[in-house]
Amino acid sequence: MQTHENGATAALLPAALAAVIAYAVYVVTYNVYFHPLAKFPGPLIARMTIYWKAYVECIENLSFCHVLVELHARYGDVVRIGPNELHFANPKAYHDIYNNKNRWDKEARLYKSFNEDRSSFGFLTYAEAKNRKDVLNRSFSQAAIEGAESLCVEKTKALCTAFERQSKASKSADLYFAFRCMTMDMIMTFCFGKPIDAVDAPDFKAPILVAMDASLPIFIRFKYSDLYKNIILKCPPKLSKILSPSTAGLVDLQQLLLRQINDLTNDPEKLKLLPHNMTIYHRLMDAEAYRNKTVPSAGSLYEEAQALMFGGADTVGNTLMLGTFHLLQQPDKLQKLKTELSEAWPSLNGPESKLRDLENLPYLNAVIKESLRLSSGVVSGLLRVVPPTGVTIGGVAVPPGTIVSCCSTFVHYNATIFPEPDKFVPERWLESSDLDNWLVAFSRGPRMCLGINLAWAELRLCFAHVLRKFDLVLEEPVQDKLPFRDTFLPYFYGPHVRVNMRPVDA
Ligand code: HEM
Repeated sequence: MQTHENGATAALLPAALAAVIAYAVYVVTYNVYFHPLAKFPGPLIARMTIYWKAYVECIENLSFCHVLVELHARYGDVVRIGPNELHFANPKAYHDIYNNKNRWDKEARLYKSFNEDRSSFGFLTYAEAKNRKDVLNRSFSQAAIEGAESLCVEKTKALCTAFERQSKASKSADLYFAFRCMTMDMIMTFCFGKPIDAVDAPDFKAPILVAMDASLPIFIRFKYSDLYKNIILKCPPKLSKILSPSTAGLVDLQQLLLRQINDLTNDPEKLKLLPHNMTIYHRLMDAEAYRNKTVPSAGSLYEEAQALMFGGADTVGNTLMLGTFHLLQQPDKLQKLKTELSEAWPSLNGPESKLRDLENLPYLNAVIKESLRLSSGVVSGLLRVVPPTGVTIGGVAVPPGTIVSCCSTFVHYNATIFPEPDKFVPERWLESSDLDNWLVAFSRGPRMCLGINLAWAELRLCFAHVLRKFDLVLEEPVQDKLPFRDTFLPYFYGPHVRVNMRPVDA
């Protein structure tokens, strides 16, 4: 028997459906014809809805920075890739967006997806990020890194010892994981004063790194679904692992960092027991370092740790791996670097080259710049929101509130600036210092990389120690390019580069 209520519901449902459809038609019509960005070209579906980007990244599983290359070939220098979003291909636009004068906000959907909203990396506004970076800058300044040289050398040598062990056991090493182990040990020591000795993991497969690696493609989905993100990151760990076994490693990583932070926040006296008396957490937990004399919440400290792990480990690891891979492909360039290193550091039994010495080695620096160019740091667009005044980017007027970006790959792979951009040519950096203006791997402006000095120190020391002390030989031939997918950082999904290493005569 049909009740009165059932009849009313039956009548309301079509009305509600009609209202939803009418609203969707209104939004789409507005976005396509009346939106302030209506005149900018781009795929029709991208102009209608942000879910086109979600479809491309999460369903088609395409690498967005590669999709952008095709879009610009079709639509020109400026492409509308969402109802409210523009991407610029002209490298000059990069400097219009990311420069010291601009204090534009980071875009919420992208930056909240990392679950580090209360960290130097995740704060959306310039002011909040500046407060935190003012505290951290002292730990990452050039002087601080020089002061921590012995710690950096210790971690680099631990990697060399692990390589020796592999060599004695006639085993090859996975360069992708080996370099990441070193960079992870480095940042954990800087943060908490205790390394996790990742370099000692069998075949360099430290569980924390394997977990971080597996989590990269998953972060893409977090951008488009808070629910999915919260199920994985905010549910009780056991439940999260049952609901999503593929992200169990990420949950383990979270738990490890949480334990470290809780240990320190529950008992700050423990800081005194740490071997290095000036870790990043000594600084972060010193109320005097803050303008408001208040130490951030444990949650914020956790998020800072996660930001430093992801920001500091994979980026340097990728650069070392990619640079070594290209050097192995081009023995003449490898030999040139080895000769420069041997001249600066003639005997392995004699005094070691210091960071200061390495800073003055032109070919080493050129190799690092070329490795940074080809690995590009972060390959996704670093999304920024145009302030209420509106701006001009690449000669084009852009209305307030628009989300804008120019991926670093559009600068680093620009054939006019870098002829034969796919080739590894360190020499190009020796020919003109003007080129430095186009090295944007660390980004530019107030939100540029906090860890740039540490990164350069790690890169110089690691290339120098490994290549001075070992002859590396590819275990088996590999393709001449390492394919990657845009997962914010580049995610190298092909077979890993494996090398056999032989210690060289002292
Ligand atoms: C080759 C090495 C590295 C590269 C290429 C690199 C690249 C970058 C880039 C492109 C950004 C800007 C991100 C954005 O705007 O969203 C950034 C920010 C950041 N990086 Fe690095 N990075 C490297 C190493 C490091 C290291 C070693 C650390 C420290 C442990 C670090 C910590 C950070 C932090 C905290 C930020 C956030 C800064 C902010 O938003 O104001 N990075 N990095």
